[in-house]
Amino acid sequence: MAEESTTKLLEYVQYAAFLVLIWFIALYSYRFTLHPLSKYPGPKLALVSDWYTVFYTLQKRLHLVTFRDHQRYGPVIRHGPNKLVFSSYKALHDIYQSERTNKVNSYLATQIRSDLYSVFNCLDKRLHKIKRRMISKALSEQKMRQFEPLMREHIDMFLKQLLRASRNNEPVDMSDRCKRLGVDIIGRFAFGYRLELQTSNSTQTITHTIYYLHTYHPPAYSNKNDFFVPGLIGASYMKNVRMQWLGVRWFVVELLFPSLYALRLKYFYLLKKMVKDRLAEGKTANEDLFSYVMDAKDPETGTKMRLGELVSEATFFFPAGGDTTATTISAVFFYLSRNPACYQKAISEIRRAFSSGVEIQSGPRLSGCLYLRAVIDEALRICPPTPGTLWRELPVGDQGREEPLVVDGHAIPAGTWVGVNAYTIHHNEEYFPDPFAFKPERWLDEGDTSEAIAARKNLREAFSPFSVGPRSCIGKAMAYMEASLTLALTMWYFDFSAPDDERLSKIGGGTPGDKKGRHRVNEFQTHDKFVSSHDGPYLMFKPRDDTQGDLE
Ligand code: HEM
Repeated sequence: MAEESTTKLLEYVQYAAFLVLIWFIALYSYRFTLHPLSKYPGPKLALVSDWYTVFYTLQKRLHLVTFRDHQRYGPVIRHGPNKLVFSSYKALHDIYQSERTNKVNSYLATQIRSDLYSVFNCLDKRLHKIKRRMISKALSEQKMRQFEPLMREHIDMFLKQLLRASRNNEPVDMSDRCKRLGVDIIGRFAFGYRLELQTSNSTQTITHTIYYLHTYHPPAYSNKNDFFVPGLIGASYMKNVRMQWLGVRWFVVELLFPSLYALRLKYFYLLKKMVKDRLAEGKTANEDLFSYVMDAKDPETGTKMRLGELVSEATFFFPAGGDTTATTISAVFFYLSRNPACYQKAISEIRRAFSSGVEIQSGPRLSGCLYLRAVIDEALRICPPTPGTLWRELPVGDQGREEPLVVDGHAIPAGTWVGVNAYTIHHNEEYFPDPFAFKPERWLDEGDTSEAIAARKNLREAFSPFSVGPRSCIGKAMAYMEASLTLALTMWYFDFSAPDDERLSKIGGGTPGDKKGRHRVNEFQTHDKFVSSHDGPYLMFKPRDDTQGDLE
């Protein structure tokens, strides 16, 4: 009897397996041949399955693979059964500046709870506008000027740490230093909270938890560690994987790493505490972001933001504002230390423009340092801090409308995920000749020949580190201010160079012969987890003799 039922069960299993197999064959054949996107080229696996982009996101190198695929398959590639990536600036503007497109539902992977939205992951356009307007107030130019002295305190601490390292003759890992600076500034800006990441090494505090989850990257050896870097599972890394395909949310990877999961819960608990403490201080205690959002009301419903919503905004701000700016500044250090002519020009400009470190503040003199601005823009181009494809779609409800979504001449069906990959467009030779060379000069060409005018147009239209359109970055002014001040002050007070130690001096760059797209020795290597993680460059700092006193 038992034998009979086992045989029956086996028969059912076989039958079910057969049906599943047929279903997969039918689905994959459809995607391959009859699907509306089947005319677009792309890697075979990507044509039939989202596992293609999930796989390379797990390896944190989807940006490199997207660039490679564009080179193989052309300017429009299919990067998933339902995904198209474009590489032209026409497509960039058609997709991101359209009022009809929206972020895709996989942005919901970044929610901290299913009923809580932040400005970043909010798909409802009305709610998004309210949130964006509120947060933009805290990021206006006038507010940035008010915040500058507080930002300066943190930059001064950054300079002091460089001075300390120079006295000890220690090389400095600039990725680590810049991340600590970036996250400290965001803590102060958002909550008026002094995280003191730059000076603390405590393993007990919120500081450590935030550092571990947001900035941890295994030092120096990370290129070998492309898969699960444990510290990142709690933060942007797994979210980024899920953002490629929301289906991955069923694979609860955190459960494989219970201690990290616990750390992540602790992180939310601490953020909640930070927000509660800030609320208890009252609106006028600090001129920080929270003073703008804590009392703000929805103009239609009159409801205030709930505690959870405030925590949700806070969770987003550390990677959005801290990691991104840190990547830009680290990249500038990397490229200046490897391009002596650019380094000399940048340093001479700053030392000519100012006669003391105290004078260095935002305003016409700093913005008049055009070479510095060109250096920052070139770093943002060659190493975009959010290097991936920011997916958008024409929501399916729009299908009945007469106008299709037209992207660079292609009529795109509603519900198709479309995007332009920042790393790829920034390395498109048509817009940026010699794209892997660090050339700040390309931003300064003022020629009036038709070629020079066309080249300038290309640069302007294709440069999109902050994205474009209604969901583009609202922290751009803050990012430029932080990068310009940090770099100008560092170049005012110090000379810097790569260390003599050959191993250390190579960290941050590519490895000759690497088969995974990291073979360019002079390219700053970023690991894409929506924002970026990276190592190095390691640098030696030497204070200028006559300026040290200011930093004591
Ligand atoms: C170099 C530094 C930065 C870069 C490269 C950068 C880049 C970006 C990009 C590409 C987006 C669009 C994301 C998407 O569409 O999914 C974005 C959005 C955003 N960024 Fe930044 N960002 C930087 C710094 C900052 C800073 C300093 C802040 C604030 C303190 C900030 C706040 C935001 C906010 C609030 C959004 C969401 C806007 C919206 O959805 O309406 N960013 N950023």
